[in-house]
Amino acid sequence: ICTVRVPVVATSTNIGIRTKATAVGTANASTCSKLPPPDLSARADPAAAPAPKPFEAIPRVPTLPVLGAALEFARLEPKNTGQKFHEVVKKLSAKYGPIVRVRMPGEARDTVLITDADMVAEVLRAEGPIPRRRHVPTWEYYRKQNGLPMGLVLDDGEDWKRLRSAVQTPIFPPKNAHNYCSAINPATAQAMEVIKEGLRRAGPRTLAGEDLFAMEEITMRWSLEAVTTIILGQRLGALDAEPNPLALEMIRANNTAVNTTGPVFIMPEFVWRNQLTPAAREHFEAIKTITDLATRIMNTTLTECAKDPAKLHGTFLGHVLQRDATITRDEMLATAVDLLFAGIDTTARSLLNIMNLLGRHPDMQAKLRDEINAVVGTDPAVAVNATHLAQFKYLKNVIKEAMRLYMIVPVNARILPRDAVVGGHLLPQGSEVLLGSQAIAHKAKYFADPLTFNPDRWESKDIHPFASLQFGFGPRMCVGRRIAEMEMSVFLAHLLRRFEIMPAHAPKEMLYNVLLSSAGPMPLKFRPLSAMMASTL
Ligand code: HEM
Repeated sequence: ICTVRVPVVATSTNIGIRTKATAVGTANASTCSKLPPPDLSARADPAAAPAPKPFEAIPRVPTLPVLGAALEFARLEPKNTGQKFHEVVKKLSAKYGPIVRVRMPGEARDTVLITDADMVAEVLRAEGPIPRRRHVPTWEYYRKQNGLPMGLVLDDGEDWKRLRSAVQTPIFPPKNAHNYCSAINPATAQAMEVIKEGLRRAGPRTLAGEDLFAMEEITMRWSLEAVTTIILGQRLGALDAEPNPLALEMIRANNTAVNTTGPVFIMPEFVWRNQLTPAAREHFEAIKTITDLATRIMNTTLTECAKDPAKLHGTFLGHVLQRDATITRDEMLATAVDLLFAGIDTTARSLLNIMNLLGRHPDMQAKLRDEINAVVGTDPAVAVNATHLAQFKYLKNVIKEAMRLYMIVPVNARILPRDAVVGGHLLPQGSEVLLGSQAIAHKAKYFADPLTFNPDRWESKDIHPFASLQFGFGPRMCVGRRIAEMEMSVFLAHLLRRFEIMPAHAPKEMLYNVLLSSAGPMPLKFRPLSAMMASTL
């Protein structure tokens, strides 16, 4: 998974930093995003720079033995069930300030939580070319127990660098990512048919945009279909009238893995390791299912392509295998599992959020539709291509703004590879830092009227570059970012030429289970756009 879930109860041991690795450059990975140069003016005259304050001077959340800050979490967010940590972060920031020491329950050391964009820049400047963050412990444990390679998300050091370089080139540069656009048009057009059919079956009120229509499953099926098309060059059949059972099983397992993460992480480690509760058992069963299914899909693809290598031409897999002989088949399998897992729910859930916001803001939806019609044309049968993508401006702003408001990865993390001054305090090498990304993105200091959906705000050149990091940052930022942005743009460009998203209420509650998502189905209503289209339903 591409997120860093912050366990409310300690679950993994600290892993030492391989300082040697930080000296090694990563040609591909480290160039994916650049930090503004550090301000060296203060260093020219050491007397001018105030000496950093010690770590111990950072305000500290009241802590109890073993429980750590758990009581304070519960006081701040009484409904904190391990699924509201994003709210706890905001409240900690409001009460203790933008840098605070937090002892996670069961842990032996304090973690530093920062909710300030300048401090985020300081941390990311110190992260070096091979950044580290705390891994999702259950996935790490499962792979170790089963003798599987760690793969891109869980690996560290030189192994991570090797995998990242291989995966980066085919999918990270926007030009390469946009080239997959034509491959996903057919699946996206098919998804529109599935929506149309779903509305029709749900009855006349749903078809008229009066009743809510749950879009979770269709969005996930589309997202799975799109990502497998890109990664493996294969259609899975997730959107067929009789969907491939493998696809449905994969989606179910993905959902279970995501939804059980919160409840599993509030258990002490020995409980989940020994699978002593139903949630822990379900969680590991889901990880096994995802791994087995992705391995089956990959093996079938590789076997077929061994017979006819031309089939791999132009696919992500083809690029990786052609370019990099240093990647073993098992590493490729583990990484493919990561890409499939990290690429389905993330994109689908972000889209659900975007659709809800567009439904609640009809004027902005109309403006977006105007842009799509101007760029692609009004005929819904016309496919979206890379040239169209380059012309979308408002669409980019809509996506950025929706992801700022509902940041599906609301908290990120780093382990410092060297001593660093953050917020005027000296943080020693090995410090664990939590970046409260969503809390920062919701501060009036960075965004006027921060909880208002206002895509036009992204026209401003004055936005702090570290105030809304939906995809993380630096060499370890989301490798699927450009793919996700491309997929969401293609989906919306198809959807808004066919349907009007009708106003529905905001999601009542957002829960943070690895990913931030609506507690129940995302409130959405649709109506076919033209009378002509409605008559064909
Ligand atoms: C809207 C959709 C998505 C969001 C918001 C998102 C967000 C993120 C974030 C915040 C990280 C951590 C970055 C950091 O630590 O700085 C991450 C990592 C990652 N993401 Fe995504 N992601 C999305 C879609 C995807 C897709 C479509 C794929 C694959 C096709 C993907 C694959 C990954 C992988 C493999 C990593 C780990 C990278 C590494 O450790 O080197 N993500 N993502």
